[in-house]
Amino acid sequence: MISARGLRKSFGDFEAVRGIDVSVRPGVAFGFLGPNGAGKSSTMRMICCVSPPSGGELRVFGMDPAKDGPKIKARLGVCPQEDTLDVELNVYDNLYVYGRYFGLPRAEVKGRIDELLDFVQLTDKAKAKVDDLSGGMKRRLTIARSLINRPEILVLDEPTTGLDPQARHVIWDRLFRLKQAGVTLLLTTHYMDEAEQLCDELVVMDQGRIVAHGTPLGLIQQHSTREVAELRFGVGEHEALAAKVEDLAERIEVLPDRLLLYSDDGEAVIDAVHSRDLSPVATLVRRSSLEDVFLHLTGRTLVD
Ligand SMILES: Nc1ncnc2c1ncn2[C@@H]1O[C@H](COP(=O)(O)OP(=O)(O)OP(=O)(O)O)[C@@H](O)[C@H]1O
Repeated sequence: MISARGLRKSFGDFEAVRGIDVSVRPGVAFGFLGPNGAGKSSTMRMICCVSPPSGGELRVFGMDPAKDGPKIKARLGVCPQEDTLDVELNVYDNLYVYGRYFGLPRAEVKGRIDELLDFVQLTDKAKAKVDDLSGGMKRRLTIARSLINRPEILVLDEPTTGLDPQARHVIWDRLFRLKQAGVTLLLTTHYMDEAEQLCDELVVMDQGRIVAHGTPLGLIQQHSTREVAELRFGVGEHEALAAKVEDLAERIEVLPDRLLLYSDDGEAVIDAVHSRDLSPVATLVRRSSLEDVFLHLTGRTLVD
């Protein structure tokens, strides 16, 4: 569906995307995970034919965005990061205008809108003003709008940023259904739980480069241990205490507010810490996550 080789994007002297290779197969949910400024949106904008590449090769549906932008766009759905709904129009009319813009006949667009409102659970809000919708409803309406032309690929830039946990789960559920219906999903996120929940395959991006590629579980297995023991000591003590516990784990990360000790048996690590008469303020054992993968690969956390 999408293939990029050595894809680059520069803004003046600044290289936002520094030669990435990506290949997206039909029907997968493919994620770009990375912190703000990693180059995810710049990559999406090239794929969506709104920003020309500065170098490398890009094909979408086998076509070149520089030559066949309109043909590609007709088969894509785009759900941008920023809210671009028309606040002058109600929910129904936002979809109607978009459907007509895509050239759908009047009779067809009405049926399609009913279908989409039902899909995003906004049928009872059809006449509501956009301003009266919650953040989650607005995002669902944007997703409905992006589906009006029955796209083969749906591109979602940070689909749940700024939403509360319940609203995020509703969106994940809808996206999961789209995936089941065979739509290829391409999404950017800086939420590791979102990447773990939704993506079959993902690339981890940092500073314009791809630093890892695989399935969520595969990346965790490859780049982390099974468990992580988190230790919190007093403010400012972590650096000094790291030297006293680092031999207890396969790997250690020192964060300003905690130590992360990587091993396959977190409880055993905590027991060993206590047996050394060190008294953490709090301890926690958890499974390794994509956040740990990112920290291992870049030395930084995904949190803004
Ligand atoms: N039009 C532009 N002009 C100059 N610099 C830009 C432009 N667009 C993006 N950048 C820069 O390119 C880098 C990558 O930005 P991009 O938006 O692609 O990152 P991102 O991973 O999507 O992050 P975010 O989640 O914040 O959107 C950033 O440093 C950004 O400031």
